[in-house]
Amino acid sequence: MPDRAVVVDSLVVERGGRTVLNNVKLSIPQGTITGLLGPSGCGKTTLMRSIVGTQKVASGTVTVLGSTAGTKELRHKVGYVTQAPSVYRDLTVRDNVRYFAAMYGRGAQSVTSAIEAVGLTEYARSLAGQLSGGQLGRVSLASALVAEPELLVLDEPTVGLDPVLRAELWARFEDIARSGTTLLVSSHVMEEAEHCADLVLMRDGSVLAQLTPDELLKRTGETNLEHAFLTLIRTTQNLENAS
Ligand SMILES: Nc1ncnc2c1ncn2[C@@H]1O[C@H](COP(=O)(O)OP(=O)(O)OP(=O)(O)O)[C@@H](O)[C@H]1O
Repeated sequence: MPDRAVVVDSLVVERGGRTVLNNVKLSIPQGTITGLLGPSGCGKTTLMRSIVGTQKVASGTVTVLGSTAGTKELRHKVGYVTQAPSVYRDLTVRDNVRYFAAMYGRGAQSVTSAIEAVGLTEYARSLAGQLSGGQLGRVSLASALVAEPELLVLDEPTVGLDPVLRAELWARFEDIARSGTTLLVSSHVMEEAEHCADLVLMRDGSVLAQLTPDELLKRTGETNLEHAFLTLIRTTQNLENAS
């Protein structure tokens, strides 16, 4: 088993005639939370789609758990939760998760554990259509978790959540990572970086840096992660202008 869950090398992706990922290189350590951070439109979703194998790539390589992204052997090993919750609103929470469990050959105990892991046990018998937006997102997450993936890719899972729910969800992600799952979580809220062991910072289709939150603070001399990211962007721009 490689100690890197994902290795991306020289990745170029074009969408709508534009280069939206430009020579991206990164690696994601196993069993930890890696935060993919950057402003809206910088290419986070495109990079995630490349990792889960649903994005056409122009050149470069994406290796996931030792195999080429998107290949058959990864189907049961990689979970992906998109920004729009994919939930059957006319089914209960439990039946939603049970449906995905059946697809991946998992039993009733896995369904119960996945619902518990996202904190929805008391809503298991509720119709998904009667849940709040944040709860719906967590049903989607439970549906991905029930497959017991080795790599879980979450696209802006905390968007639109209040600070309390956001903190609760990050605590869940930390539990999931502790159980050995690798998580890649995107966000455009820099504060969320503090929950991650490792950060991939993106801007305009490029990776500016891959480092830990502490390294980011040290490198920029800042005490706050949001300021640190802005400082890093400014320093990179100055270097680009000078060259
Ligand atoms: N279907 C598409 N066709 C053409 N261009 C697209 C398509 N989807 C996204 N793009 C472009 O690709 C670039 C990267 O988009 P992407 O969705 O990966 O960014 P993002 O960082 O995930 O943004 P957000 O945080 O807003 O979700 C953007 O410039 C976007 O306009």
